[in-house]
Amino acid sequence: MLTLLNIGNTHAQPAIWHDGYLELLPRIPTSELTWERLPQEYPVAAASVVPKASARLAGHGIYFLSAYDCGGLIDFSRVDPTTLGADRVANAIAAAEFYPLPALVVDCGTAITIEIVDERRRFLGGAIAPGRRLMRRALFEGTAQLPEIPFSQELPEEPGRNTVEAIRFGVDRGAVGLVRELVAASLRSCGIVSCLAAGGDAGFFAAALPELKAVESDFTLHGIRLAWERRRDRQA
Ligand SMILES: Nc1ncnc2c1ncn2[C@@H]1O[C@H](COP(=O)(O)OP(=O)(O)OP(=O)(O)O)[C@@H](O)[C@H]1O
Ligand SMILES: CC(C)(CO)[C@@H](O)C(=O)NCCC(=O)O
Ligand SMILES: [K+]
Repeated sequence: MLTLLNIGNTHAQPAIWHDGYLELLPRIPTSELTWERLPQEYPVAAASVVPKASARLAGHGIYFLSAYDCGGLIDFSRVDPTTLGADRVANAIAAAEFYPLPALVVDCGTAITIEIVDERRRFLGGAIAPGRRLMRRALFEGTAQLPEIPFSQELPEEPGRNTVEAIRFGVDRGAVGLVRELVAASLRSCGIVSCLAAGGDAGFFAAALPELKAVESDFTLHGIRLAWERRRDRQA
């Protein structure tokens, strides 16, 4: 048994690996994440992209995934691994484990990222862009007159006739265009056979883009689990 933890910029997703099936636990706002809020009985393997949250969990023997100890699972020699996000490393591992390669993962959370893994399990690179909430917030915080608009899962069809509609068309349709262009450019760079969408907003993008297939919500957590298992087996 193992506790898994994906610490993102907004939410932390805990789960328990019951040696065969994965049980998702309720998400915790990352700002509220403490050791006491996690199951205490099993070892913990985490991917964190929030150093302050990792620091709050220090001293409990948690395994924090990084590109450095995942070299046996993914070859990072083509990229600079020093600042690569642990969630992106976990996505690459999960893609290589569960899908035919070459594969591309679009992770749709606070940020939208792309991770590309070729048929020799080499990490080729990717992309980082703001997610839909950050785009909404940037307009709200960077202007005097624009409101922060609520979420919709529907792709807006027509140019907006008022401010809210115009933001929705600009941000939601724009985000789909952004992802479509990044995916198209990546497809040209190598012969991708698996084109996957992960993260909380995967459904929105996969519904709008036929080339994208949404994966299960435990996808990134499995990448963390595989990294932990490999390290355990190496140490045995
Ligand atoms: N109803 C909604 N409420 C909040 N966010 C939504 C909603 N619908 C879509 N989104 C988008 O989906 C994203 C949610 O993704 P996800 O659950 O993977 O993670 P997150 O908590 O934003 O990110 P992270 O993993 O970085 O903490 C939000 O950032 C936002 O852009
Ligand atoms: C891009 C995010 C914020 C996505 O969660 C995270 O993976 C991160 O902080 N990455 C560091 C930079 C990089 O991956 O190249
Ligand atoms: K994420």
